[in-house]
Amino acid sequence: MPAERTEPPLSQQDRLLGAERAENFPVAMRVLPARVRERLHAVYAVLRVIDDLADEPVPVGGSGTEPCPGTTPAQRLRRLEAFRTDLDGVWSGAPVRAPVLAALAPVARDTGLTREPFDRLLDAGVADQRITRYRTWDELLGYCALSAEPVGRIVLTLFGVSAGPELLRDCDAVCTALQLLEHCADVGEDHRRGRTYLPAEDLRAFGVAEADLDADRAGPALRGLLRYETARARALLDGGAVAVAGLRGWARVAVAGYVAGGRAAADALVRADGDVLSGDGRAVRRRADVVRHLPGALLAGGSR
Ligand SMILES: CC(C)=CCC/C(C)=C/CC/C(C)=C/COP(=O)(O)OP(=O)(O)O
Repeated sequence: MPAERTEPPLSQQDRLLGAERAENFPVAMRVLPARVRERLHAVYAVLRVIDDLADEPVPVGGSGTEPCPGTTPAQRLRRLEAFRTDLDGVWSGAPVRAPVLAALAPVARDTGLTREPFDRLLDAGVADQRITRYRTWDELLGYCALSAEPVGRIVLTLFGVSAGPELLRDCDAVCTALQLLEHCADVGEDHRRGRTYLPAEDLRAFGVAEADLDADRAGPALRGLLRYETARARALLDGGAVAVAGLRGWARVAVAGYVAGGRAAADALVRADGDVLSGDGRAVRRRADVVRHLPGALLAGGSR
């Protein structure tokens, strides 16, 4: 019998390199002052660990839960809860196991970050083990309140912004839109992990069967659905983009960067005409599009 192959743990470096290319959070990093960037990096490393604890079958480096694999939902739940317990130390001063939490502690102390948004992100990871389908758009928005909105709250705190209800609402809309656009781009990958975030009511309305998500190319029904979901997420993003007007200084630059990144992600989906399954890179956000959208996002009005 061949020896069982063990996957190497996912290192923090692997994750940061992979994610810098593809994902939302690092979009605005480059231009920010070093101190702000360091804080964002510390938080981002924790967010990536939480994502990976919920998703990855292999042990997650930097999480303090190694060598625990995440092959089954029960294992992933255990390591999410172990990480939640470890999180206590960031605020109590007790020693933490996870290097990413050791790095978070001084940032939390200096900026006044609370643990509440991190708990919500862990709750999203827990939901991912228990809920693999969403019936309606409203149910999906409930998931985004756990998985996306807390990221915005953390970012605002890092920049020292004390936001009123309107700004919070607009930032929540931006974060939710970014998450929904990510769901559109990742339909195939999520399906391979056993999850479908596109609401079942929409799959039905567009005549998309679950099996269509396994195909090598998106068929006409799935393309139609993705055009619809992209437009809906984009409208939410455009509505929330007014948040930029309520911000000053580097916070304004960063959030404009996230908005521009979201618009570029929507462009990529439109360019691919909803064919997110073929893997030929057409649905990947282009840096040139992010740059093109930045001035409009900074002025908090322009959407193109
Ligand atoms: C103040 C303000 C509006 C800040 C914006 C903060 C921000 C970048 C929110 C993104 C929300 C989110 C979890 C998106 C998924 O992206 P992902 O790339 O992590 O995707 P994944 O979960 O599929 O890996």
